[in-house]
Amino acid sequence: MTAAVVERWAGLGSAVAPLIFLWSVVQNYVPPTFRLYLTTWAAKLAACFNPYLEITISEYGAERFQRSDFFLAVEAYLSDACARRARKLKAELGKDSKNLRVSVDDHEEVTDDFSGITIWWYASKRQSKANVISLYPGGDERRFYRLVFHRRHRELVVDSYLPFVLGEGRAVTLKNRQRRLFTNNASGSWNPYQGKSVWSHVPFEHPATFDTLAMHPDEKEAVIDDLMAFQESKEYYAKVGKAWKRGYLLYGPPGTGKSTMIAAMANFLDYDVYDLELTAVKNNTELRKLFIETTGKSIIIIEDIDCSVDFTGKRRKDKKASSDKDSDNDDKPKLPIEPEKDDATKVTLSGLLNFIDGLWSACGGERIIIFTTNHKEKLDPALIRRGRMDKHIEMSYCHFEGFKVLAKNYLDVIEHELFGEVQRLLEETDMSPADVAENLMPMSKKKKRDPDVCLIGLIEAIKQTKEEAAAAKVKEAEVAQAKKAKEKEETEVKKGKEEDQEKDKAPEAANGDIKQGHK
Ligand SMILES: Nc1ncnc2c1ncn2[C@@H]1O[C@H](COP(=O)(O)OP(=O)(O)OP(=O)(O)O)[C@@H](O)[C@H]1O
Ligand SMILES: [Mg+2]
Repeated sequence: MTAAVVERWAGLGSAVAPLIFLWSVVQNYVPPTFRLYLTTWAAKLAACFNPYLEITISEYGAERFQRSDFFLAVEAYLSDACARRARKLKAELGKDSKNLRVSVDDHEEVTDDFSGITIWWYASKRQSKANVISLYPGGDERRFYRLVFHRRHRELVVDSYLPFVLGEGRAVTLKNRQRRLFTNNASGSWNPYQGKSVWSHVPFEHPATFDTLAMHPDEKEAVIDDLMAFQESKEYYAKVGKAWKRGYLLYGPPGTGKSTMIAAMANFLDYDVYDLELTAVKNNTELRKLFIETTGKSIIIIEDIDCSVDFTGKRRKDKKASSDKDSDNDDKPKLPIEPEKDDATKVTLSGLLNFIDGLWSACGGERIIIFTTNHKEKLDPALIRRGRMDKHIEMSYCHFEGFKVLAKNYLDVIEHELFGEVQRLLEETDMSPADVAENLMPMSKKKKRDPDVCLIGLIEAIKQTKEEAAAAKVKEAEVAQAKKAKEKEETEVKKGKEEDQEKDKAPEAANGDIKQGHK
């Protein structure tokens, strides 16, 4: 035993020997029923002499299939704060097989100091005595941590030390965790008893950051400010009575960096990402269940919200008469506004609105919800009104500021004589950052990231895009003109026909007059 244990028991002195003697007498000579009675009283008697108290934190608490949050926090805290003082440590690979986790080994004791008092921690496990098949993930072994402290520190330990350990442990877990990218499973496969959750995940490893994102510096700064303010506003949200969540709408043409921006946000905030595939969700109940199963400190994204084509398409086929007309009209909101007869099998717009800011949306807190779209104008205004989608961010075609970020990232170039021409061309041409980036990254051994070659290639590509756009514009104008001419021709033909009909009617009317005259 360690010196700490000797120190702890030193206070008991000679009281221990008679107790041991008494215990052996009880074991050997007293009948079992009476022994139980005596044991209870002996424990009470011992407690009078023993000035030390114990608190046990078990691995599995009331939530039988989930490891207790407190246990995990203690484990993290001890590994971080005290493990180095232990003589027996154990090292394991984390779940992602990258991080090495060093923690206190079983049956080992470590000490901790807090506000001038000493606390002894003891890690151990006990075997379940029951002769039953265990449903616990760890078989019938139950691990636990036990802390021992002098009873005069009871209040300090319970009111201050344990909350401190919980807070520190959670912070350490958060710092060391591998962030995850989740996607929703088809509801047919949900089965918590077989470990099939509503979400499945992979490690989130997207390298995008705000530094690598091509965007106007002021706009980028505004987004970063907004995110920081959100992260630090837990109390403020509580004070004004709002759920601690924020909605962003990212809109713009393809390849302008909407998905990249989400990855940069997740990396900046250190959040998990839940990528919600709406077409795999059968109804509003499933949608709610998915939301409940997300954790705090996460970004929930629905990409291309205007393109939930499959299931809206199906819906429109169901709604025969009116849908035939509507199906060609892409400007209509895609999600149904009114519940329908077979609503139990559909996600409706109201279900989605509830998902974003219904009562359920407040559980957990610290969530960001992001929609992306190429066509903001196609979305139902109710879906994107401020308060639901608090901030609308336009991701635009590449401008010179954005290009400079890409040139720095891809070519390590901050200044170049060709920049002037690139700037002039970009001001006159709509080219997405994705296309610009593609030209700055020629995957050929010969050109191997030579800035001159890349920039010349880029200038050619912008010129070509410009010419194509101009040609498309000319063609568009020609089509419009032809349409106009055709309309004019049709109007003239119609007018001619009407005049002819008028002429045909005139003699008849004249004849009528004559006839009348004869009368
Ligand atoms: N603003 C940007 N900054 C840096 N890289 C960008 C930017 N925009 C696009 N890219 C590059 O182009 C690729 C495609 O971008 P991304 O997927 O983010 O576009 P998107 O706007 O989400 O397109 P879509 O509307 O088709 O989903 C990215 O992998 C990234 O390398
Ligand atoms: Mg995208």
